[in-house]
Amino acid sequence: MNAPENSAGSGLPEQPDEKRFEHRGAMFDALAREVTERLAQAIDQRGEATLVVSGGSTPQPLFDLLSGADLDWSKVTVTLADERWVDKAHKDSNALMVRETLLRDRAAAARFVSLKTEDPSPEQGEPELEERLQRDLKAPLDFVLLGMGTDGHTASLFPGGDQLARALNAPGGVRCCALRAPGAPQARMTLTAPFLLKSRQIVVLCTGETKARVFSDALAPGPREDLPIRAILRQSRTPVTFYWAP
Ligand SMILES: O=C(O)[C@H](O)[C@@H](O)[C@H](O)[C@H](O)COP(=O)(O)O
Repeated sequence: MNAPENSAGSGLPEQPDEKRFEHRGAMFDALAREVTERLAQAIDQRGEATLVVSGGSTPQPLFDLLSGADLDWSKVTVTLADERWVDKAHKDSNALMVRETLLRDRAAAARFVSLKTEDPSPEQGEPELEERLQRDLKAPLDFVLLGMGTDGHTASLFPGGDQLARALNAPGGVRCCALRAPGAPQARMTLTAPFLLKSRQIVVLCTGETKARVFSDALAPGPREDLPIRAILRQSRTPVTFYWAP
């Protein structure tokens, strides 16, 4: 089918809404429309909008579409859900990927808030970043786009992360957390789970059968530390939609 199946009930769902597609192209088109509409609505209602995006490879076709969206991008602030602690010109830098795929064409007018400082380690950079995020990002965030790894991580909330407990349970006001994990090739800076949940809408974007299985596992009861995406999926405070295509 090309039309999404929408399983949302009435009121705030305790399980994510699901939009599954037969083809990735249809999924990216639908998601680009949703992001554009939600940002336009935020600008209409509050004069500005905040978009949090993830790195990784899955969202790149979406960013290509969004970069040409007819929106007043000068009123949009874009930041990342997480960053790898590498130089801003390094091929693994999420900021570099976002600059090359999203922040061009019309979207070049958006303001970008980086999750990286010049410090040699994310631990050293954390205080400056916390201050930057407190100053430059208005909460609630309007739209948060997350990915998921096959190990159940989202943003840089990795299973086995040295600061995972802090990143999952930080008091509401704390926005970012440095983290290292065996499954993460570089040291990371991540937004905390409580801050990601301070948003009007979250989308978890995934492709492929393996991630569909991890998603089902994450909906089943179990510790968030095993599959940290549970912190996003198994809550009833913030609306979440799972977008999926093979
Ligand atoms: O910087 C990162 O690595 C991410 O933001 C991360 O959370 C990503 O979303 C998942 O690892 C999925 O990545 P893929 O889309 O490449 O599978």
